[in-house]
Amino acid sequence: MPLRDAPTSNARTANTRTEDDIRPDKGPAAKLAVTRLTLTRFRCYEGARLNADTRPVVLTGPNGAGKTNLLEAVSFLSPGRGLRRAKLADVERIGGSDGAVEGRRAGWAVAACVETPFGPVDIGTGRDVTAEGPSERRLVRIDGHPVRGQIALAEHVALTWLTPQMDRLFIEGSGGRRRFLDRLVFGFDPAHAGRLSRYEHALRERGRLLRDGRGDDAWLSALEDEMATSGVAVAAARRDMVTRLQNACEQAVGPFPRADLAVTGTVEDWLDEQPALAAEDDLRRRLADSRRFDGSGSGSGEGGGTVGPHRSDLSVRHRTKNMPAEVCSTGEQKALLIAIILANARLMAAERGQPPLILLDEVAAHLDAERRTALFGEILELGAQAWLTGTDSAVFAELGDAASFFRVEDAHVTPV
Ligand SMILES: Nc1ncnc2c1ncn2[C@@H]1O[C@H](COP(=O)(O)OP(=O)(O)OP(=O)(O)O)[C@@H](O)[C@H]1O
Repeated sequence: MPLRDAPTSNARTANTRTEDDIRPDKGPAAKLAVTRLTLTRFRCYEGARLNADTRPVVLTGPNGAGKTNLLEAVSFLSPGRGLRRAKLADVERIGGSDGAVEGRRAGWAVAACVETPFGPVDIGTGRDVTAEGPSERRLVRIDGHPVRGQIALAEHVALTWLTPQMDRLFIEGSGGRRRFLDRLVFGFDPAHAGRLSRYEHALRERGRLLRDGRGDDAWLSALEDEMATSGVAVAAARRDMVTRLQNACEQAVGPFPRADLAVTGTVEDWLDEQPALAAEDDLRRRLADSRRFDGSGSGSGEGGGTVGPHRSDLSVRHRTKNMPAEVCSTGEQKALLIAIILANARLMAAERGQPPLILLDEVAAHLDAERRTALFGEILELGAQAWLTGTDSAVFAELGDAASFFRVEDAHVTPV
């Protein structure tokens, strides 16, 4: 669904833009780019400000300087828990001078000015602080207006990232792969974040009622109805994303491997054979039939549901090697992930006119020279604002004036 067709929050009404705002006769659409980033009591930063233009941003400095923390701050411009999946309390600066010491926390904040095709948007987000103290709720403001939840962020910012923790994405449980895929979907279909959140909320609520032995039939049926409608929509959006992403993978040239992608799961299988409404009926029926089993705890984890898109998986194969990603070498797995991220950026550029923001933490240093040049070349060709980190600035030298360089040292950021 096009971005502006889906007013999912008061952010859109507070900040409504029309197709005219990006019409060609006003010149080329602005790139998606963070042009100002301000951190307050965020991780190692008591306060920091970075001004950039729309070029890629290169952050270099020694280990522990605060490079990844800056990327994490940018990642909070999209819905969710950021690239470290941190608790909000853990993000807050420890040992700061402003009362932000253990046991006496004051909240943290990230503010950014983001260039978008609709014009610049000011985004503010941070940990809510109430009279009782800081909470685990993340506040979001868009152009100065508070918005409910974080979903509105997906309407403004499309973001993907690759971090060293994702080296295990293909080896560990399916949750990480689902989240990775969902982030790609948010870029095209911001309403996906809302459907996912409604599905997960209903799943948790149903699991709680079943485990506690409470909840009458009507209550459970209402939750299962929500799970069926939003769950099938989630599965359908993921399936559609993977089909389009596969096409974009086919168009890749260069040294990154071809990836064969599929999204697997019961609901996806139903959607292969029947329309969405019939799949919803099937899911509703299966949920009603499995109440006793799901309530016994045998359904295990994730709300106890035996069936649903919370059990789907993204399957990735290395085409040339004809091998599943999980048995490829660490370097090959990383190359596959880069291939997918670049395919997604190409797809967004083709379909939406602009690629997403791409956060690449310690990626460049691990690539051989050919792949590094290919990665930089594709980022520049796409016009994507990538945020790249590394300890050695020489690795990024070939970017020259095409990128903005910053030195990060002891929680201070200085333009180079
Ligand atoms: N809540 C916090 N309060 C204060 N400091 C923190 C907090 N969380 C993390 N840090 C510190 O922030 C520092 C910078 O971390 P960051 O991951 O950004 O480093 P980096 O520059 O990416 O390093 P590397 O090159 O080793 O990956 C670390 O010393 C870390 O211990």
